[in-house]
Amino acid sequence: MSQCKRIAITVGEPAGIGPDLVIMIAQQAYSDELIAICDPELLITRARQLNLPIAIERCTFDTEPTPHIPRTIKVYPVELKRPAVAGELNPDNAAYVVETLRIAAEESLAGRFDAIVTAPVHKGVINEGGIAFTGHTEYFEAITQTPQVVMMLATEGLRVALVTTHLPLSAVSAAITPERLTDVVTVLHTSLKQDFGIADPHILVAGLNPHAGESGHLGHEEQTTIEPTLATLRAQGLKLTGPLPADTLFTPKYLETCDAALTMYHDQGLPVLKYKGFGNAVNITLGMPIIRTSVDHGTALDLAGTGRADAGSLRLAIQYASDMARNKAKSIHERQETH
Ligand SMILES: NC(=O)C1=CN([C@@H]2O[C@H](COP(=O)(O)OP(=O)(O)OC[C@H]3O[C@@H](n4cnc5c(N)ncnc54)[C@H](O)[C@@H]3O)[C@@H](O)[C@H]2O)C=CC1
Ligand SMILES: NCC(=O)COP(=O)(O)O
Repeated sequence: MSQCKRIAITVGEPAGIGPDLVIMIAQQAYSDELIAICDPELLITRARQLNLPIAIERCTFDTEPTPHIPRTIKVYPVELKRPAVAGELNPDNAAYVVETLRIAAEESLAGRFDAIVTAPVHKGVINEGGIAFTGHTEYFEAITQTPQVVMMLATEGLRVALVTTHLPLSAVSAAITPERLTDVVTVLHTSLKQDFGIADPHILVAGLNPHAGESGHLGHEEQTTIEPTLATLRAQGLKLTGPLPADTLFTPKYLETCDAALTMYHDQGLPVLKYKGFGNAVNITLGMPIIRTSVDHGTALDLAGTGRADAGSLRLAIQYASDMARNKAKSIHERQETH
């Protein structure tokens, strides 16, 4: 079992801060191998702009992974359609961005990467480039043929998972079905046990409506869907509290008791998480056969090429990916030992 893991970093939107962050983190040592999937010219140009040293090495998969050496970066090259200008989106590069994600996913499924860490993409410009795209989470769910993934963001002292991800608010209610809620809770519960080593996870579940529907006077989804689904799951032994009003759930008295909060939609849970830990949080896609972590922020076009972007979240995403890859290798090894 190799100690050093091979981690793919997709550099994301070329006009955003992804290239800056990759160059910044590449300045330090890591015990794992880091392979950036991008156009090498993009990193060379951006490093010059940031006045940071970087030596590019083309990656190969025919040797064992070796720890990352400061001020170098291994690159799996993918050619940009148009040269990137920091801060200026170009829909012509949309296919390039999606191609970097495809390579990362397929090489991971083939076992050549131990984990993927993604820098931010710009969802709007990918669509403007003619490719329907709502987010990495949905893209990786589809390409890995996972029936249900779960988006979870984590920071010191708080984990927040979502039942629905990148959906217009008008579509959220219809998407909260007993089947989806059952699958999401099951994936979250399993991942908290397997990936995070929590023996008997306690999950707080938010309602959808204000005051969790106020006994049906402010909405019905709690009574028709959420309560009965949680009751069935509780009967199977899962430790679930809810549906709780979201504004009650996110108070210290409740949070102190839980391992994760499950919210019904993106902006019910993520603003709280980002208020607590923006810059020190990580986004993890749970439930897939491959490991994927990501930053907690977007493309920050206003900061690209300025040297003012904070690389803290990317560092943390690499740390999580590395830990999760080791846990996975350990549990595979233990399973093999017992058979
Ligand atoms: N994982 C991903 O691929 C994500 C992508 N996005 C995408 O990013 C694009 C822009 O989204 P916004 O809502 O503007 O969010 P944003 O996170 O890009 O920017 C929000 C504010 O935070 C600042 N900021 C962001 N990252 C920072 C960093 N590392 N260091 C210092 N300051 C930072 C920006 O300068 C800006 O003032 C959208 O297209 C969105 O879809 C957003 C979140 C995650
Ligand atoms: N707000 C989190 C976010 O939008 C990240 O989405 P994804 O691209 O990781 O699916």
